[in-house]
Amino acid sequence: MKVGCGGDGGSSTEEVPTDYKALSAYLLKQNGIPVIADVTASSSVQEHYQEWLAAGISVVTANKGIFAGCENKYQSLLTAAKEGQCRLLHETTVGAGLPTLGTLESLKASSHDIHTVEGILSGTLAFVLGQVAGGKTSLSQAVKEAKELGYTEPDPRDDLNGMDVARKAVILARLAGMKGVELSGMTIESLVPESLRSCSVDEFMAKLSEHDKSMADRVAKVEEAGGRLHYAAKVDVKEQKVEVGMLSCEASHPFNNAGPDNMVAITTNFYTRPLVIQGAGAGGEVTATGVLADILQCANQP
Ligand SMILES: NC(=O)C1=CN([C@@H]2O[C@H](COP(=O)(O)OP(=O)(O)OC[C@H]3O[C@@H](n4cnc5c(N)ncnc54)[C@H](OP(=O)(O)O)[C@@H]3O)[C@@H](O)[C@H]2O)C=CC1
Ligand SMILES: N[C@@H](CC=O)C(=O)O
Repeated sequence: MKVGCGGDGGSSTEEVPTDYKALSAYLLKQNGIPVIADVTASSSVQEHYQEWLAAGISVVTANKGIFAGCENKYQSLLTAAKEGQCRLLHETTVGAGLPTLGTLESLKASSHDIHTVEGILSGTLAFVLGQVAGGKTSLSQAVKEAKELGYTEPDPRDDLNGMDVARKAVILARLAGMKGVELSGMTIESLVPESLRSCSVDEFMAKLSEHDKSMADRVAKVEEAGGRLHYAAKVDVKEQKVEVGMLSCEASHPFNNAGPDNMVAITTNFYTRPLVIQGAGAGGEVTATGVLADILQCANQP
């Protein structure tokens, strides 16, 4: 963390490690509603959620890890928020600025039985697969652009290996009411070439072009058969199943109308034709609006 010093408005800065205890103590001393917003991808920040919530500090976060991690830990966060009488809001962990989790919560609260939640949950993969479709761009170029546009995780392999989609599917499954869903029990198809799985991000970006042809061949094969590739997720509450992976969709499939967007289709006992939420599912600006909406909720409905 960089801290400004000097009473002149901060003419110099020094780098100091974040003192999370001092931060929470400071917040609790202020008049008003204490909220901490975490927009990192850091697990070390998430380790403090429990103590913040227990102390009555609301947490707003775009950081997915803990919500898709061990179910017991996730449940203890919910308990801490209840006991601390504060909010734990993470709308942006699934569709960036799209109102996905809020919609699911409000459907549940208004007596809908959630049957399935499915769709395209990765802005990066929607963009990349859209770019490589029809041979428009190479895989490596599409990933480079997605990174530059701010769609990817800090390490784009977390998107390409399906892990980002799998985490979102776990979050949706838990919110939809499924129990016992863990990432470890899922089969997750990875688009990261085996040889590039453990190198640095820079090396991965530099060497990805060696794999452009195999991706182009895969796309061409599906398209020759009249299909289109999407990376999709399906949470089936009735069947108690969570699936993620590449899907070859025939021309009439609704996913083909999503363009570079995310698309989440929710089927319930009342919405037998699914309720569909569609829009940009990644990018700094839309994510910031989602984080802001959560902060405002903490302020307006503490
Ligand atoms: N980009 C998107 O479209 C979306 C992102 N998210 C989530 O938002 C989070 C951030 O993503 P994104 O903005 O793309 O990633 P970036 O890598 O662009 O930004 C992460 C920022 O967090 C800072 N950071 C990392 N660790 C710490 C720490 N311990 N304390 C303080 N700051 C820290 C980094 O600083 P430094 O560079 O100095 O290390 C960096 O500025 C991720 O969890 C991601 O999953 C969610 C929805 C959409
Ligand atoms: N990297 C993610 C960002 C949002 O969660 C994505 O591509 O969807």
